[in-house]
Amino acid sequence: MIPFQYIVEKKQWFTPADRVLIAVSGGVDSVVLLDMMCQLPSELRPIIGIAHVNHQLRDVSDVEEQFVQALAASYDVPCYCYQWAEGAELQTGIEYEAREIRYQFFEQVMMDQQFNILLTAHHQDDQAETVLMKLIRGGLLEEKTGIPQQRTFGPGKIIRPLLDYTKVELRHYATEHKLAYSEDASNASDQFMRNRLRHDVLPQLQAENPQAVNHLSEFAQELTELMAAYQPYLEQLMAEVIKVKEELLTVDIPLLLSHSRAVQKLILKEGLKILFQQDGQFNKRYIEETLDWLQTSAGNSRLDWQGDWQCIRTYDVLEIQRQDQPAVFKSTDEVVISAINQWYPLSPTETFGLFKGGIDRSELPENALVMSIPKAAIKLPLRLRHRQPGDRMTYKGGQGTKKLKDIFINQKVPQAERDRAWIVAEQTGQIVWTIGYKQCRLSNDAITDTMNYILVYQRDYIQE
Ligand SMILES: Nc1ncnc2c1ncn2[C@@H]1O[C@H](COP(=O)(O)OP(=O)(O)OP(=O)(O)O)[C@@H](O)[C@H]1O
Repeated sequence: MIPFQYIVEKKQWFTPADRVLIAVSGGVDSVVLLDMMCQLPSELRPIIGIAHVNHQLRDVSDVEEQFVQALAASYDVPCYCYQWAEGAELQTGIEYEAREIRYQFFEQVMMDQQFNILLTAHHQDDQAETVLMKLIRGGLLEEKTGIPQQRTFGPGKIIRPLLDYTKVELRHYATEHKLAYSEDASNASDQFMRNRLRHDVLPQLQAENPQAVNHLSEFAQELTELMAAYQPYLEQLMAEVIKVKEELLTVDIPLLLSHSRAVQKLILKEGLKILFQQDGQFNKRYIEETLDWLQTSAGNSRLDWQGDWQCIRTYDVLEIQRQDQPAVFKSTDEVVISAINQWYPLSPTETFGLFKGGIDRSELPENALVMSIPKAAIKLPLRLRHRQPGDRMTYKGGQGTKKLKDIFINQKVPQAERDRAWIVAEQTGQIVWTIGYKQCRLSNDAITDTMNYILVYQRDYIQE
């Protein structure tokens, strides 16, 4: 076991002038931390205080509080206790609430008593459990760094000096130094995921390799270091490629695409993290989806994410913003339809949706134009765009393909209407529908056939 004094000297977390508050629950970890801190030689030892929260959740809570107070007296350090009266009445969410209350109290004591550092007794097993939980729950890679050894907190910072020790080492220390401590009852129950990992999963992993806990915490440490190493590089790239202003993310597309796919993903992810700060988590799938679309789209086009956000490409510039931003409701030249059963706005007055067959016609908007086509005949995504020179399509009742221009001429469509008409192309580029004018040969009338896709276009003429 590495001597605590050695770690303190190396990390230089505090000086004798610092005022350090130690969170002591009375369990073995925090009792050991308190002892280690009090045993430091005077040239390393800061001014120490203890904070304890009596959650009143168990019969022994009061006994524990008395125990912590007696412990403080034995080391001759001040002890600040808080009795949480409401704890006894709470039925659900106790863990979360109790934790919130604890940290609020710690912060209050730090401010009132001029402490600048808070210590908690999290150790290597806590770290391994945290990493495992985060890996199991999913999320962003950078969230898998586990418990940070230090971060800002209240009027100063919080430090976890025991992250280098395993629970076994701490128990060993307690036995060796004849330290008394109490057992935490909530840890004995398998009610929470953390406890299940602690009691079932981690022991099995350790049976495979006794160093498993150590390796999980090493993983968190190395990931933290790796991220710290690439952070300045990433920040520089971000400054060149991306701008985030309030709820608008602007991207320089050629610059973004000039980097490797891995770097493109990092840049976009960082940008989205800033953009979504207030809006909770974004879906990681957006990153891949957006990059794929940027590779294949050109000119003016738009991609709608499921949810409230959309990407608008205007040649070399990508803007990501909320769908209800008025500025985006201009008619763009291309909209990619990748999701089923969802409406996509095409302009302020037009919407388009791709639905599964079998729908009831009465569920469709009254004035909608509808086309039905066998699912097997088209590949998604669909692209909605306006006409381009050389466009041809097959059509119902016709032979081979026909120039779109001739279709318009035959139907005497005015020039302005030709420019504004929407053309639906499937993934291979084949035109399946010139909306309002012609459907491709494979289309049929069977809306109720579940083997079909139903394409629906709606235009609100009244608002125009
Ligand atoms: N009732 C308490 N009074 C004072 N300190 C406590 C108390 N409970 C926990 N602590 C401190 O917090 C540390 C971690 O305890 P535990 O893992 O139970 O809590 P946590 O704060 O919920 O952890 P996390 O931050 O990982 O959610 C303990 O080692 C101790 O330093």
